[in-house]
Amino acid sequence: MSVFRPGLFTGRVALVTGGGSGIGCQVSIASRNLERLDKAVEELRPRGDIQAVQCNIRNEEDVRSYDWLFMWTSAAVTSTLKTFGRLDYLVNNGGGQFPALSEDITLKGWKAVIETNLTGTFLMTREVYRQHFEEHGGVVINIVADMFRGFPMMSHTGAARAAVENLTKSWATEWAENGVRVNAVAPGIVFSPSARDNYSFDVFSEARSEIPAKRLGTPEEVSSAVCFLLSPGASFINGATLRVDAGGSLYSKLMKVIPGSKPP
Ligand SMILES: CCCCCCC/C=C/C(=O)SCCNC(=O)CCNC(=O)[C@H](O)C(C)(C)COP(=O)(O)OP(=O)(O)OC[C@H]1O[C@@H](n2cnc3c(N)ncnc32)[C@H](O)[C@@H]1OP(=O)(O)O
Ligand SMILES: NC(=O)C1=CN([C@@H]2O[C@H](COP(=O)(O)OP(=O)(O)OC[C@H]3O[C@@H](n4cnc5c(N)ncnc54)[C@H](OP(=O)(O)O)[C@@H]3O)[C@@H](O)[C@H]2O)C=CC1
Repeated sequence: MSVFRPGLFTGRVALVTGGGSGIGCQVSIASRNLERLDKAVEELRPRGDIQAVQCNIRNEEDVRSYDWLFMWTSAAVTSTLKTFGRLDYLVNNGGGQFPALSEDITLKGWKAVIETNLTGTFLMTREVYRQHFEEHGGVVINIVADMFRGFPMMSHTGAARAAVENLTKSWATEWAENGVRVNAVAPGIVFSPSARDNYSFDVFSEARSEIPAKRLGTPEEVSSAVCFLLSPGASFINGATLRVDAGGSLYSKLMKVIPGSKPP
């Protein structure tokens, strides 16, 4: 999802996993696929100073690596600091999953989803804190999902995102005295080409009519919430989860429908 609000963040530096875009400040975008990252950088360059960092957030060595002399090397956090000289914001946006009933999820599939959405968020945030936020303060935003009533058909991601929501609260308390704020954003359903291409059914068409607003959200509607929580306007908000779903989490049908039942 893109994150874009010119003006508000001039002179600040953000590290965004999962290919998010500029917010009117200097930005590193980090994900696994360098070709897609380079394309995104080309598209986004007119909006601001932006660099791509290839990084698998599941891999501790990518997030945090040393050379033989114990100097920092190409790690995502280090390269952002090297290029821009400071770091103000971390947006943990990288993530994903696949729809499956729990009984059909293999251990490998479970680990892929937990490591991507939970361990990746832990590794990135720990590293940013150690390398910069502990001393300088900063803001972390964790992108989670609508898992508040459980996440049938996506139980792996539901468990991972609920854990990240809990980490959000732990970190908010542990690091408040260091000038760090940590909040989460829980998007409703937003069209995503990667989910369309990877999921076994058309989740977006099926979901649309069940959302109270009768439409999907847009990346810009999610990024507005991210930008607000990053901004000084949110300086007294810490440990919160902001739902950006037009009320969908209060009403919409869950992915697995119990035969004979209607949505709440
Ligand atoms: C009422 C409607 C509610 C709808 C809510 C929708 C809300 C959420 C939307 C989003 O989050 S959209 C954007 C997110 N993007 C994606 O989800 C991208 C698609 N997913 C993936 O890229 C991958 O599934 C992954 C989870 C990120 C894992 O990627 P990785 O490259 O590490 O693993 P793989 O080698 O692909 O697979 C490992 C292992 O996982 C199992 N598995 C993977 N895909 C599937 C699948 N489609 N179905 C069943 N199992 C799957 C499988 O065990 C794989 O091992 P192998 O079988 O390949 O050995
Ligand atoms: N779209 C929706 O309806 C919703 C989305 N979300 C969450 O919001 C976030 C953004 O979603 P959206 O833009 O729609 O999805 P996309 O699939 O387009 O974006 C997910 C991004 O995460 C990156 N990523 C995945 N695994 C890793 C990894 N191991 N290391 C580094 N980067 C990784 C991918 O890049 P690459 O493959 O190059 O690594 C990709 O850029 C995700 O966490 C998603 O689950 C939550 C609720 C609803």
